Amino acid sequence: MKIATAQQMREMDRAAIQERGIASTLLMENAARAVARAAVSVAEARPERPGRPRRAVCFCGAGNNGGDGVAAARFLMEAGMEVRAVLVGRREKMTSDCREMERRLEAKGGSLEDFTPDDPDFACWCLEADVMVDALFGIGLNTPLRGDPLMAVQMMNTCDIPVVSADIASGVEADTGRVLGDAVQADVTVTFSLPKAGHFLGEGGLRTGRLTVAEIGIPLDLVLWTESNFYSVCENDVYLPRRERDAYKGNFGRDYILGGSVGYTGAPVLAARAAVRAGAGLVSVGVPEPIWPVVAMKLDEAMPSPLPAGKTGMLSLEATEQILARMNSSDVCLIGPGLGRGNGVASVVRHLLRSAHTAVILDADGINALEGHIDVLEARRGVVTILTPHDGEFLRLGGDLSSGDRLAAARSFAQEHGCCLVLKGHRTITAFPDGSAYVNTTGNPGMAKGGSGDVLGGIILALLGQGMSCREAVPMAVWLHGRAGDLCAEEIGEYGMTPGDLIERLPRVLRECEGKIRELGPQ
Ligand SMILES: NC(=O)C1=CN([C@@H]2O[C@H](COP(=O)(O)OP(=O)(O)OC[C@H]3O[C@@H](n4cnc5c(N)ncnc54)[C@H](O)[C@@H]3O)[C@@H](O)[C@H]2O)[C@@H](O)CC1
Ligand SMILES: [K+]
Repeated sequence: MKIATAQQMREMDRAAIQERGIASTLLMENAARAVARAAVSVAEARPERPGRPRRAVCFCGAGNNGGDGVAAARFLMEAGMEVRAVLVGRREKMTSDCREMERRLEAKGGSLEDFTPDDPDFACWCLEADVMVDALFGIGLNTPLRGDPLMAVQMMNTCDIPVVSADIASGVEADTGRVLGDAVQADVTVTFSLPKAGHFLGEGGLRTGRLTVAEIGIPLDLVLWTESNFYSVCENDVYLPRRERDAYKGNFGRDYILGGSVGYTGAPVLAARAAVRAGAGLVSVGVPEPIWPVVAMKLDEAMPSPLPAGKTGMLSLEATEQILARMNSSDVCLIGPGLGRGNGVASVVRHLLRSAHTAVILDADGINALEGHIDVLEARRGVVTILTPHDGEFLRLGGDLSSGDRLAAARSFAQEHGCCLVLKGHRTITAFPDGSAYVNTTGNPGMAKGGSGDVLGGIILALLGQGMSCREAVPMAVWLHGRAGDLCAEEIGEYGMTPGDLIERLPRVLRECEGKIRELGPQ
């Protein structure tokens, strides 16, 4: 799904209001109705208190986000709830739409009171609430919170009552996910028209809670034609390549994995199993000769072959030509899982990258081989090269995370080096050389275990081998990997789940996607 910047949202709102004649108050009421609906369902999930209706407190700023909150208060009253709406900000600063919503609230017998954090009666009332609506700031936030807004945020965060945020958790900067001063910890965020980067990136990704995107009446063409090159990958965006009735194994990829060393036998095995489970046609695995018997014992469906090794149990230079021949007869290669770190191995990898014209995914020690030699990627301009570093590997490659802006860092690396970069972590970012980027929405901390990356490498390999383009395959593979992790977490918990458990769940994850099969796009 496309992600909009604050500026793009403002432009969409402006065009809807000024060029299409849609009343701004109508957009606001539609937004507020979606927020109120979410608040009702959150409140109804709480235990009933016999003898009194459910309660909601709406914290409203003086801007249009506050207007959403004031209108939501009216809808919540109409839904039979006991509601208090408080203005956290100066009355003279209220926007005209926010004032209009106050008038409409008063016409229904409600009122917008001043925020009185020191009033014990107000605090007690809040403690008995079933839901809090956070409508302090939306995309207009531009300075760190202090004074009353900061107090209101702290109150929402300490009351232990579910919070529904209008548009974005107040305190989160919409375009970056940075927290300015402090920010609401939302349970649910209802955003409007399109999600914003701040719902996914940085601290904002942690403050958002469950995100829903409400359509508020902005004409669809304005939403569709908003030019953005940043996307989130959600369930609706995922699809699989068609498997034709008369297909044979060669149609689904001749995939080659180069990995393993003495002490790291598991990594290439996990990658190979994941590739097979993700639909690969033929998976070959090249490993150093000393570990070949172990790897061969573990793999039934993939084809392991031994390669010349040095004394350390890692690949030797002698293996280079043999590997190159395998690579050139494959559709796609994964280089790195468990290869080990050593000068010899690193120079083999660099030689392969310079000489092979096959699409390559570089992971783990394959990435480490580029440390200080990133110029090798120059030789691969125009050939698909995918790097899948976690933060440590990214820094070793010369990536810069000092600004805390992972999106910008991933984008500039991919553009500078002409590769696809998968910056792994919470909300993995996939960036392409043309500046476009995708943020993933699946996954959990149970996946932060050795071997998870090998599984991801195998899934990317399999999807590319099945004919998906790099742009299709990589964000999709990241999503599937995270979804498999989420199934594991649901079923066996984050502590005990293993990378092997991810592989076991891949068939179910793919099954879930079977209704969404597509003809593949241009390569
Ligand atoms: N027609 C529209 O433009 C619509 C706007 N909507 C809502 O309006 C929001 C945007 O409204 P606004 O542009 O009024 O902006 P906000 O309501 O997000 O913020 C209000 C104002 O607060 C001030 N401010 C920023 N940071 C502050 C801080 N730390 N402390 C104190 N004051 C601060 C700024 O001057 C800003 O303009 C959206 O997020 C959305 O919730 C929706 O109602 C849909 C329609
Ligand atoms: K908000």
